[in-house]
Amino acid sequence: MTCIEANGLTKEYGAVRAVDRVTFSVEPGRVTGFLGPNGAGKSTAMCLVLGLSRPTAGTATVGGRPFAGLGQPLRHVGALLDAQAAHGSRTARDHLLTLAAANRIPAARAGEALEETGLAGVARRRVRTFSLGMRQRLGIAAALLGDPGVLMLDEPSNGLDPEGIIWIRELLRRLAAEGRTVLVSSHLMSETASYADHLLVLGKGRLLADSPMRAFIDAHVQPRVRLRSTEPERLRSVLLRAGYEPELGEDGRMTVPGARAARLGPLAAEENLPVLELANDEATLEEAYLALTADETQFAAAPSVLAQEV
Ligand SMILES: Nc1ncnc2c1ncn2[C@@H]1O[C@H](COP(=O)(O)OP(=O)(O)OP(=O)(O)O)[C@@H](O)[C@H]1O
Repeated sequence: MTCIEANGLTKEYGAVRAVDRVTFSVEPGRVTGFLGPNGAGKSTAMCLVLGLSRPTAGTATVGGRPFAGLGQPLRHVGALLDAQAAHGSRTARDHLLTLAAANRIPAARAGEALEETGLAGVARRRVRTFSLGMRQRLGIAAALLGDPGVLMLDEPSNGLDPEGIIWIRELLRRLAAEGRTVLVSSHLMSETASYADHLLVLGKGRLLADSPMRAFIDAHVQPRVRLRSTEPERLRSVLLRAGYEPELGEDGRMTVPGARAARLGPLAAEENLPVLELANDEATLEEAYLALTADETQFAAAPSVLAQEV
């Protein structure tokens, strides 16, 4: 079992504490989404795990050892940090062959990684001619090259077309199902919701959440029910009497915070109230994330002058 572990991990850049006493464990067999506003410290934390910068305090380990202590690190940890990292004058194939040679990875893996990332057809093209999405795929190919047990990917969907986004989602799920440890940072909430089982959320360098995805959503957004009746006023009084605070909309529609459909259906039936629509309104990861990070966003836009005047 190869875990990524951070213990009291801290990184200061002058007066800025980019990562602030963070402790977590990223477990194998699941995809862990790494979330946080711009400047929250996600990339810095990943760089610390990869030994690319030295912590001010605390430790980061992979499989119980610091990254620098892993022989042939690409065989243990595959990382995508900066899709522009490949040398522009090399072909995609040569880029991977060079990495393979440096890490004692069989050369045949280069072809396999190109196949796996959909780049086999452009393997002999120079990287400088690649689009952002193609570079991103090449960065993922480099991460997969050593068949590592641990993958750390910073914004892997960046620049990918819709088909590429579906591909990365399936790839991440498969890598986790194979028992690998997969940590993926993203700003795309619906994307993260589609592949992550677990979440780590950073805000201003601190760990704000370390939780299974469903529990995270449930902890931050109240459940609610959407319903519609031909007699909204009567239904409203019934719900008020039952202790709910329904919010009336148009056409007899209403939203009931803190309710579940399984409870409201029988309540309406007892009163012989005709119900045209009744559904649990499932909270999204985006809502939960925004509720949690509202105070942690360093670069929130100032309210517009117009908004202040209204
Ligand atoms: N090399 C550096 N020198 C000085 N400050 C840095 C350096 N690298 C990062 N920082 C600062 O550390 C903080 C965390 O930055 P980091 O890039 O880790 O955030 P992030 O969560 O990855 O953000 P984003 O989502 O925008 O990529 C920021 O305030 C940033 O300005």
